Amino acid sequence: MTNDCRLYLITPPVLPDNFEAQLAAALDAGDVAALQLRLKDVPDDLIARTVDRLRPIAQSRDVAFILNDRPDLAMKLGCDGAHVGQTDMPLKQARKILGELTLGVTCHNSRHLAMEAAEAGADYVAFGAFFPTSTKEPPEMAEIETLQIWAETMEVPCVAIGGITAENCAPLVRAGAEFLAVVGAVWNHPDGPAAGVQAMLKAIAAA
Ligand SMILES: Cc1ncc(COP(=O)(O)OP(=O)(O)O)c(N)n1
Ligand SMILES: Cc1nc(C(=O)O)sc1CCOP(=O)(O)O
Ligand SMILES: [Mg+2]
Repeated sequence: MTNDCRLYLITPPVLPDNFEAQLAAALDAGDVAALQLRLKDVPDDLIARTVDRLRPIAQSRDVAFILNDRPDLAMKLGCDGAHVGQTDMPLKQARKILGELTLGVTCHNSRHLAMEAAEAGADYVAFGAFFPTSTKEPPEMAEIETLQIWAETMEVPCVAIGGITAENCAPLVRAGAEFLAVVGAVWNHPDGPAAGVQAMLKAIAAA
């Protein structure tokens, strides 16, 4: 049986010099729904310059370009939306700034937070971390049941994140995740990012 789960790619914590080429290769390797630019603790002008470099690579391939943490800059810089966490900009403010653009919200392992996000107009909610990850110290681990109940009962799409790989993703797909968000599974793949995307897509299709 096929499923509707799609891949949501997030940039690595540090962008290598040849990142544009790596990104183009990854996005050309198969269906990617969205790319999130996630740069932590850097000045706004670096975010702006990086958006200008990467946004056309994604948008020219019909991949939504989402900016992490900063709805204000997402709006200003021509992004397709922004992702905010529980300690970032308040949801109502983010929704107001973004207008019709996409708003994604981190909800950890909480359907209550996800309900609040949905009520505030989130376009997707993200649960995680499902598996240990070296990309960041996740504040909380998430249970597949949280995602499954959400997917079965709510309309707002859900994203699964945190330590997801081609080897461990099947239960999340079967539980109804609309998107799998990954960093390491693609950018740290031993055969390169294109192989990482292909491996994830193969695993999603087989789930
Ligand atoms: C798709 C997606 N899900 C969750 C997060 C985490 O957001 P947040 O909790 O704000 O943590 P940081 O990523 O900002 O460190 C995300 N970025 N994307
Ligand atoms: C950015 C992020 N947020 C998480 C959360 O739990 O909210 S886990 C995470 C890191 C995702 O990277 P990887 O695919 O390499 O594990
Ligand atoms: Mg954040």
